[in-house]
Amino acid sequence: MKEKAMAALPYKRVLVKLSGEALMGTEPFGIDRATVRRIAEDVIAAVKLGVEVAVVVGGGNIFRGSQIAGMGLSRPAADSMGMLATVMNVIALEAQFTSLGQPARAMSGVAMPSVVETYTRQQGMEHLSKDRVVLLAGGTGNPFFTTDTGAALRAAELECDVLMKATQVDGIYTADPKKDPTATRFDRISHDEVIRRDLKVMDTAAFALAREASLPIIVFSIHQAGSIASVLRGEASCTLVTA
Ligand SMILES: Nc1ncnc2c1ncn2[C@@H]1O[C@H](COP(=O)(O)OP(=O)(O)OP(=O)(O)O)[C@@H](O)[C@H]1O
Ligand SMILES: O=c1ccn([C@@H]2O[C@H](COP(=O)(O)O)[C@@H](O)[C@H]2O)c(=O)[nH]1
Repeated sequence: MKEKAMAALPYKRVLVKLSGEALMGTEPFGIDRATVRRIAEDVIAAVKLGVEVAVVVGGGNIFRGSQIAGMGLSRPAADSMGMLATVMNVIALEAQFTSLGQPARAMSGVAMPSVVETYTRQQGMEHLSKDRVVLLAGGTGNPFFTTDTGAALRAAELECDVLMKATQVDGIYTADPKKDPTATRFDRISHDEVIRRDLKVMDTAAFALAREASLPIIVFSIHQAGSIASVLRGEASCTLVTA
C-alpha cells in the first residue's frame, strides 16, 4: 500500500519546519490544544500518502532568545531557554500523535534524556524507516542559531528529499506580503536568488545550508487544514526553491 501511494509522489521522506507560533492558534502565547490536534492530523494525512515525515518545531510561541537576551541574561542563556521552549512543543505534539494512534518519537538536540530521547542521526533514520513521525526539538543544539537552520541541518542529515517550511504565507514573495500589498509570489526560485535578494521568509543561514546540501525547499501556508498533503500532491499554492 505504501509503495503504491509513494509511486505517485515526488518525495519519499520530507522534513516539515513548523514555527512555534503555528501552535498558538488564535491565542497570544503558548500551545493551543485544538491547533496542535489539527496540525497532527495534517501530518498524519501526509504519512497516509506513504511519506516518511520528520518535523522540526520552533519555540517562538514561548521564548525567543533574541527577544529576552539583555534582560539580565546572556545570549547563550536566553537561547537555551528558547531551545527548551521547543522541547515543550514536541512533548505536546508527541502526546497528540500518540492519542491519535500515530507512532511518533520526540528527539532533542539538547540532551535531556529523562524527558525526551537525545537526537542522533542513526536513531532518527531508524524511526523514520519504521514510519514513526520524528519530532525534533532543540534546533541545532547550539545558541545563536534558529530552528530554521536546525530544520535545514536535520533535513540534510536525515536525507530528506525536501524541506517543507510551513508558514503564515503561501510562498516566497518579492517582499514581505504582510507589509507590501504589491509583492508578488515566486512559483520557483533558486537558493542563490533568495540569498541575493535577501528575502526574509527563513534566515540566510538556513538557505545557505540547504544550497550546500542541494536540498530543495517548499514554502507554503499551514493555515488550511490538510495543507501538507495538498502540497505533496502538487495541489496547493507554494514556492519551490531549487538549485
Ligand atoms: N519575501 C518574503 N516572502 C514571504 N514571506 C516573507 C518575506 N519576507 C518576510 N516574510 C515574512 O516571513 C514570515 C515567516 O514567518 P514564520 O513565522 O513562519 O517564520 P519565523 O518568524 O522564522 O518563525 P519561527 O522563528 O518561529 O520559526 C512570513 O509570515 C512573512 O510575513
Ligand atoms: O539551533 C537553535 C535553535 C533555536 N534556538 C533558540 O530557540 C529559540 C526558538 O527558536 P525559533 O527558531 O525562534 O522558533 C530561538 O529564538 C533561539 O533562542 C537556538 O539557540 N539554537
